[in-house]
Amino acid sequence: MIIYKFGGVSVKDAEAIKNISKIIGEVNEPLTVVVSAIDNSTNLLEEIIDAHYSEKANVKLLLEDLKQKHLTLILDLFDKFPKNLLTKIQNLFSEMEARVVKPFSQSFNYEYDQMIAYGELLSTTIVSAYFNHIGQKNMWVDIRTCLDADDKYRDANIIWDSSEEKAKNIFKPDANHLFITQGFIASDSKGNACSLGREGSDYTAAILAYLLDAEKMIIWKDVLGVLNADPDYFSNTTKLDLIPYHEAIELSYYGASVIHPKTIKPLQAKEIPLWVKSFIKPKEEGTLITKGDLPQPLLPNFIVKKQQVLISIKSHNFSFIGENDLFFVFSLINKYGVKLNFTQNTAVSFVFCVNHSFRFIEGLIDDLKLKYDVEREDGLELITVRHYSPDTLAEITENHQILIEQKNKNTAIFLSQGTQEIPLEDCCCLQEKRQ
Ligand SMILES: Nc1ncnc2c1ncn2[C@@H]1O[C@H](COP(=O)(O)OP(=O)(O)O)[C@@H](O)[C@H]1O
Ligand SMILES: N[C@@H](CC(=O)OP(=O)(O)O)C(=O)O
Repeated sequence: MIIYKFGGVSVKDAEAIKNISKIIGEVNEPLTVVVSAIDNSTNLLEEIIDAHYSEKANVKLLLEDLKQKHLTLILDLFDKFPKNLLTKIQNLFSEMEARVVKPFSQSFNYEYDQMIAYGELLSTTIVSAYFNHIGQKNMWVDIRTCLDADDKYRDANIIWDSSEEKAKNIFKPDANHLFITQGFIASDSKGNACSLGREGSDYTAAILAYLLDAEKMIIWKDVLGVLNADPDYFSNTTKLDLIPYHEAIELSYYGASVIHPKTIKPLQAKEIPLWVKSFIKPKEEGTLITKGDLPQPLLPNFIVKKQQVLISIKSHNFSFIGENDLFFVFSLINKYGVKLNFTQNTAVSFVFCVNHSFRFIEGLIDDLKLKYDVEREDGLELITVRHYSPDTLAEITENHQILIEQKNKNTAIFLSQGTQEIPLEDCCCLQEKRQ
């Protein structure tokens, strides 16, 4: 079995879906294709959920936008009106419409997951119908019937044993050679939807690769492979041809958003090779992530995380921030489900960074204020450099106002004020782009 994963950009319009059909048309082996929601529709679903939660009047308009986006895609894809498909899509929208007229009956995160799942259900329904229509016979799999997870909504953990049994029964290569299924979602203990965390479809593909003992996995992106920096922020980037698992896990952990951080572990456990390839230039070799050592000479890698919020806590009365304090702070961090991007502590302070988009910042700060002096600073960026040299660091930090820095043998992290207007000139092989 081979596993392919296509993200939101690769299914963004009719042309993009036709392009995918060419890529899968080249495969003569059993293939499972994991597909994300069409470009930006998960963001739109988040707006719908927020509008529903805050009882805003525009919820129905937003839902109508989402519907039009999908109907336009269908009309662009099919030459003849596909009645069966339209009925399926109408049914999915009727379910969503029924949800937004009722108040939340359970926790925000639970309700979020029930709604967010429709993005992938819609996209895969359309992609599967189109492939069948053009003769690429496939089986649409509702991944909720296969992947069991716990009830940690929005960041659910897979239950590996029961999922393995189901996956092996459903994705039987002899039953069907092409399977189309959803990334990002799974089933909770009662069979309702849960999600694996934003951008989690890469992880779904890796889970299936592991459960089905796949021969290889390919994630198809709009870049030539993993580059030594995000091309949205830097020009003159270089493609990395080969990355060992242990390095890939570090890069994604520090925020190289081309691969979801949880993707590597299941693949590494069974030594399944992962290719990151371009759906625009599918014949190009891409990046291979596999076991082995880092190729020499080491190339510096740059990772930028924008829109960071620094939260600084200080004890009253100059007393130490000790183990009890850290225990208290981390309990709150755990309670709010905070993803920490950076931490540092001194004798009387503890600071940490979270993404600006984290919705419970205010609640967390209010709870911290019960015990500490708390300050918040917005609009910061975290710059991580792997395999740095003194010259690289001097150049990358030159036009930034650095607030905090941390270094170990391989990695330097800088927390800086938002990007300055002056781009870095000739920074090693890179140039930072103007925002
Ligand atoms: N080191 C990197 N190498 C390549 N792309 C990167 C890197 N860091 C960030 N990116 C960004 O990742 C994007 C592709 O990932 P993503 O948008 O998550 O794809 P998808 O939604 O299709 O899964 C690229 O367009 C690029 O802007
Ligand atoms: N649709 C989900 C899951 C995902 O992985 O999407 P993408 O592959 O487009 O990053 C999200 O946007 O979070």
